[in-house]
Amino acid sequence: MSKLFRAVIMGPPGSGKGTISERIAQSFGLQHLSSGDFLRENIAANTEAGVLAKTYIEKRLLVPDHVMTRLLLPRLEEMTRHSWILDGFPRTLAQAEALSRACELDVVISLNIPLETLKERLRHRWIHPASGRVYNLCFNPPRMQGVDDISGEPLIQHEDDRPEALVARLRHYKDVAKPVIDLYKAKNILHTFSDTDTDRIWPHISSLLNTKIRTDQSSAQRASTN
Ligand SMILES: Nc1nc2c(ncn2[C@@H]2O[C@H](COP(=O)(O)OP(=O)(O)O)[C@@H](O)[C@H]2O)c(=O)[nH]1
Ligand SMILES: Nc1ncnc2c1ncn2[C@@H]1O[C@H](COP(=O)(O)OP(=O)(O)O)[C@@H](O)[C@H]1O
Repeated sequence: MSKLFRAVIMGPPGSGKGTISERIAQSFGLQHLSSGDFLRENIAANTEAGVLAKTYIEKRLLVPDHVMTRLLLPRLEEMTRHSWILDGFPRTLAQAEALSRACELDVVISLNIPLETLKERLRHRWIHPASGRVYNLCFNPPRMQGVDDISGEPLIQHEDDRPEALVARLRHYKDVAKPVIDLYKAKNILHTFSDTDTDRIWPHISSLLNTKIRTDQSSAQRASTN
């Protein structure tokens, strides 16, 4: 049996975590787990944690660590037979430490995108709030302007995707993410990618994963034949 592969993708809002995770899921067969999507599912299903999380998300605050770990870790435990890429978790050092106790990561991808690029992308980001589907008027526009492709419902823009709010959000992201990045750097599993375009970053991520996943699988095979 091939070895399971565990990856995390980190980066500020608008850095392309969702977009790149989807490509990884399609190209490498990893399950894409997004903390934001998972929270939205819990909110829609009115679970206890969902109701609690909603109060924070509405105020544009991070959901407390104990709520996040109580939600996410059991979900990961259900995935013991799958390879996955985790997007949006961990966001804080406490979450990263809880994740380390639950499983061993193979790779952490960190996206380092210039501020001006993030501002520009988020200015053009439109979302379908019920599903979390994300569009960009330049990069992946909806088929009909202002309307979700699947449901036909209207798209909205987040107040905090406005350039003025973004600078504060990014500063907050950096403060909270720094110790997490340092932790993964110290573990030697951090890979940082810097560019303005997802399409230019993608070939590097793809070749990294090709190397890691192939190497791991062939050493697992060697171990099983010895
Ligand atoms: N113009 C442009 N937009 C991009 C690129 N990559 C992603 N996007 C868009 O930028 C926005 C943020 O990307 P997303 O994957 O949601 O980022 P996340 O917040 O890190 O998950 C979305 O509207 C994407 O469609 C890119 O290379 N160029
Ligand atoms: N790991 C996490 N820790 C705390 N809060 C989280 C986490 N992941 C998601 N959230 C909450 O859910 C919201 C939506 O998450 P997400 O879809 O990743 O959007 P964004 O990248 O724009 O913050 C966040 O703004 C935050 O309130």
